[in-house]
Amino acid sequence: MQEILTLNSISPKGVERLSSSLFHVADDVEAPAGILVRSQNMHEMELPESLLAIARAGAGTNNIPVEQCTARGVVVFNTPGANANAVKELTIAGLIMACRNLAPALDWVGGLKGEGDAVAKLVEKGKSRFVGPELAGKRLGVIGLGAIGVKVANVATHLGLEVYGYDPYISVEAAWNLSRNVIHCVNLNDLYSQCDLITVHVPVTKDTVGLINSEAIAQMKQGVRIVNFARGELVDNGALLAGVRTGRVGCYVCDFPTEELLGEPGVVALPHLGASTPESEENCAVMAADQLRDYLLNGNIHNSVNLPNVELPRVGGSRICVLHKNVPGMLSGITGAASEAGLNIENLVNKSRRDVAYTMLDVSGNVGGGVVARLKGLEGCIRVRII
Ligand SMILES: NC(=O)c1ccc[n+]([C@@H]2O[C@H](COP(=O)([O-])OP(=O)(O)OC[C@H]3O[C@@H](n4cnc5c(N)ncnc54)[C@H](O)[C@@H]3O)[C@@H](O)[C@H]2O)c1
Ligand SMILES: O=C(O)[C@H](O)COP(=O)(O)O
Repeated sequence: MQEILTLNSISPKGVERLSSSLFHVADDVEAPAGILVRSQNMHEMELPESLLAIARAGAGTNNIPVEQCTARGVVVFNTPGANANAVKELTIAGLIMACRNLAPALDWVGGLKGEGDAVAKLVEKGKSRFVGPELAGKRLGVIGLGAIGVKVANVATHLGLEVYGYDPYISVEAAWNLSRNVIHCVNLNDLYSQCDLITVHVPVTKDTVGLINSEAIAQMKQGVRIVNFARGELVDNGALLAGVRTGRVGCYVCDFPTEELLGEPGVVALPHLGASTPESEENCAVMAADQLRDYLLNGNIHNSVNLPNVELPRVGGSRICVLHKNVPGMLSGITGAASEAGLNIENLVNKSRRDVAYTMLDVSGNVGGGVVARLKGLEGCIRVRII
């Protein structure tokens, strides 16, 4: 029985994928082999010795100490695209909110409670202050054309927006899915200087923190409306608020409230609702649980953010999984240890990703403690598992 720790509420549809005869899934297990998590911050958490893998039911993994996990031989998974439709839909709502002043309008209407029969008259008299432009005919800049950005860009073309896309690292799959009506920007300056609305869909990394800062805002059009359903850290809130207060930024709609943003006219902050739909929560949980199960039971890796994708159909016998540094001599060391122990290698796969690599061997013969000790003793070996 393997223990799985849940750090957030995970859709039961996902938990069901981890059969109760093989896994015990709970929010209070002490020696988990796997962790299922959504947005809980794990940076201060002490990772248990028993931990083999973390599955993030969602896209962003900035809440997980990925580098530390890699060094410890803990595989980190996410669920690419599983919540993209939910975020796409809310981003479109955000663009409309940014233009049509929906949040202040709703606040104002709420304040009319108690006005009795005068409400209808007050509404007609007061509504003109909430006039805002339509999306059709405006220029939208989409920064980041991954699972979400592509969907947003494509649907925006159908709403009559002229769409500009920027993503220097776009994947082949995303490029295939992107509407040919989306105009390709090769640098951000072009996008900033032309767009009436800008939406961000990139992960937060050391390269993207503060992407929207005072220099970026200075290049944008007067009154630009900015929508951010990616991560709060992508925007320098000080620069943003300065822009909103001078009118340079017409409106900022985001999913990441902070103390300084609250109560600020021109800022709409939702409570991180991008992926909060039953459909998304289920998709993400099912995908995360399936990936975690396949790794724990078979050693296969799908959608990891720190290890290569590796799949090897099982041919019987035992499976030796070695997670190791991507340095010369590892493969010969591993196969040498296996043959010295009298094991016949039936099947083998070896893949690397940056500084780490993963080798899986299906062997016939008896895998004893000696071979495990020999593998663990190889310089560069991070983790050995026999399954
Ligand atoms: N609000 C929410 O609830 C919610 C839900 C899902 C995802 N997100 C956030 O949205 C982000 C994007 O999600 P996704 O599913 O589209 O991820 P994705 O990995 O499919 O796409 C990210 C894209 O950003 C591009 N990119 C990376 N650095 C870039 C840069 N400097 N400039 C331009 N493009 C760059 C990548 O090439 C990739 O195409 C996630 O990392 C997460 O932080 C938020
Ligand atoms: O990166 C993501 O997938 C989103 O931010 C969703 O986060 P959540 O799972 O906590 O809703």
